[in-house]
Amino acid sequence: MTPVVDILRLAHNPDLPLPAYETAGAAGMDLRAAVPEDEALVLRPGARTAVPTGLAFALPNGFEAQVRPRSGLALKSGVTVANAPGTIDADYRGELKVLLVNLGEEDFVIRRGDRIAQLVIAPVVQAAWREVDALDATDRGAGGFGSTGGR
Ligand SMILES: O=c1ccn([C@H]2C[C@H](O)[C@@H](COP(=O)(O)OP(=O)(O)OP(=O)(O)O)O2)c(=O)[nH]1
Ligand SMILES: [Mg+2]
Repeated sequence: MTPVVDILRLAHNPDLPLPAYETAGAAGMDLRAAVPEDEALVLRPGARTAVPTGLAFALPNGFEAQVRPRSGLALKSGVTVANAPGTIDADYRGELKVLLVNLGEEDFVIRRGDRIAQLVIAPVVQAAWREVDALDATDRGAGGFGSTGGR
């Protein structure tokens, strides 16, 4: 069943299209920058910034949202999400912000309405710890980090 999420437009975003799945099978909804029309944001090489979206929402309990990079921006400009995947908690009611970092060599200009990242909404579980004295045995044991061989 499709989860329905209450979403609120903030004062600086009366007009931008809501995040939307761009194709029928898309996993993510593209997020748009709600920077002022007359104040494009310039992200210098190596710099990072929190880009406003002008949106706040209330995820149903049992869901999270992840802020992920757009591959085209990453490939063409080296612009990605600094904390990817950003974690949006179900109880967060503040503005969704996208933390972009410019790993490229050129200035990256962000204008109002630009699609800067994507949002994936996913079910999440909260686990509980049970502290024990020993763990059950497995074939892998403590092997990891290449223990099964390279290539
Ligand atoms: O890319 C992001 C990541 C987080 N948030 C918001 C929603 C999230 O629920 C809240 C807290 O995020 P997180 O737990 O990652 O940050 P923190 O540094 O641990 O802050 P806090 O102490 O507030 O949890 O900030 C965003 O708007 N964009
Ligand atoms: Mg936190």
